[in-house]
Amino acid sequence: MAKILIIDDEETVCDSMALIGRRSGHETSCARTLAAGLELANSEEFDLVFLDVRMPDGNGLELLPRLTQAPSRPDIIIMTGYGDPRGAELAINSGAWDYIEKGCSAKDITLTLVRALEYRKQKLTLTGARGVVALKRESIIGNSPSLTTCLDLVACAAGSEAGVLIMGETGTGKELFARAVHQNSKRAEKQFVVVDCASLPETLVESILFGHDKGAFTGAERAREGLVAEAHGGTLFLDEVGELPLAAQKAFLRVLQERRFRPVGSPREIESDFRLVAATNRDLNAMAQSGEFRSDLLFRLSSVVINLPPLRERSDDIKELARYYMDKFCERNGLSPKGSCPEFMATLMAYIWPGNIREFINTIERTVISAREEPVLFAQHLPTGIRAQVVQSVVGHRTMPAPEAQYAPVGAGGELPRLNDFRETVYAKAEKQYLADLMSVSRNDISTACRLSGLSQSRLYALLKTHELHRSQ
Ligand SMILES: Nc1ncnc2c1ncn2[C@@H]1O[C@H](COP(=O)(O)OP(=O)(O)OP(=O)(O)O)[C@@H](O)[C@H]1O
Repeated sequence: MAKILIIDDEETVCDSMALIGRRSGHETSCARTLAAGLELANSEEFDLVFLDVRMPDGNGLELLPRLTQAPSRPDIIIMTGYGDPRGAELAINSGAWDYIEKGCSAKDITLTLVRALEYRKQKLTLTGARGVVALKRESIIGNSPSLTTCLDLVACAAGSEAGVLIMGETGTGKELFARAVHQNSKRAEKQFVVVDCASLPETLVESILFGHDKGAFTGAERAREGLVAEAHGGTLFLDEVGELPLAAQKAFLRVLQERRFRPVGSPREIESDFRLVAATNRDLNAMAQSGEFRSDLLFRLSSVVINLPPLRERSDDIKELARYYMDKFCERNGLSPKGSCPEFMATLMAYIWPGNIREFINTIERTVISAREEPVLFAQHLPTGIRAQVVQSVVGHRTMPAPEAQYAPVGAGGELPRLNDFRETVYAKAEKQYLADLMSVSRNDISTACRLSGLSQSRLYALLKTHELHRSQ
């Protein structure tokens, strides 16, 4: 008997779904709001959750990542509005197991329920326990719901031989996750071989991947084993797989199907038993549609797909990441461990991190080194570019008049002011705006404002007075 939770604000839906669940021999509970649903999911061990999208206290899809992280890691079936293909697509992309349309027949609901429970049984048998197997995380830091969902997929993928495709922006940890799949698999004792598809010279792709015999081409003075053979028994990681030339894609597809290949210039075929993990920051589906990537290869690569979130979407992890890397770089540079002030963390959390964790790590390293023996890191220790962007984004969120309207040089009567007068007015307005924003960002705290702006206290007070700004403005 499974335990099923139904989250829907309509009493009739709850009752009929509960009836279907009970008729199939399961125990059911209902919650009429998202908050109540989450509370129940966190206090009891549910196997399956039927979740309505439109709820009085929010959108069900937004709750989905937190629900999947409830102690029993339930599988979720979304209930979408009738004939809403967009809702169905969103549901699946958000990590739901399946979706049903509201108002579909009891038979269809029962079928979805049976399939979901069968899948769950299989998953739990594979992992050997309720929820995730103890995962060797390597040095993967963070516990945000979106990162934990990715770790769950690593655990599932590691227990199978399926091809894994890891997608994500640059610096999100694709290689780190690929290594985690390998380290947690039964191939962990063997090689993890990295192929950087972006740097393969087109003329040498085949020989680098499949090796070559002595004399196979000019310059091939001795036979060389290719990367595919090197990965025998282990894992082959195709990094930046979207850059693999079409000819190499074709050759690779054959290797994947037959697990055999012929080194360049060799009469013999070689066998290699490897597990494939690939990564990309490109949209392979779009590339397959435009003919730039083979769809049959894409199909083989993507039995399990892990979508790594960009750092800006999991700012919950920033404190832990900062702590980890601050300690690491202090130790590496022979410095005592450092503390940090709240504005330091607030600035790290407000920045958008276009280079993701790689940029984050470099920033922490630079900051730790530049602070030398200072025991506490302040926002001012961070690179100016980062602080400026954070201040700008706060300012950008306000509704400001367009600059030309604000500083129009032509007066109402059509006359132009003298350039120096105009410049002074614009300068004074800009300075006043900056100071107002500075005080807002630093929450009227003078020492924070001084650190952010680089102004001395006396200069800041003088400027605030000149512009008749008070600390509360
Ligand atoms: N969750 C994480 N916790 C700690 N460190 C991480 C995490 N994710 C990534 N890193 C670190 O960030 C750096 C970049 O990670 P990685 O090289 O795996 O990213 P990538 O997505 O493969 O980048 P690219 O697309 O540029 O190849 C590495 O030093 C890695 O150890």
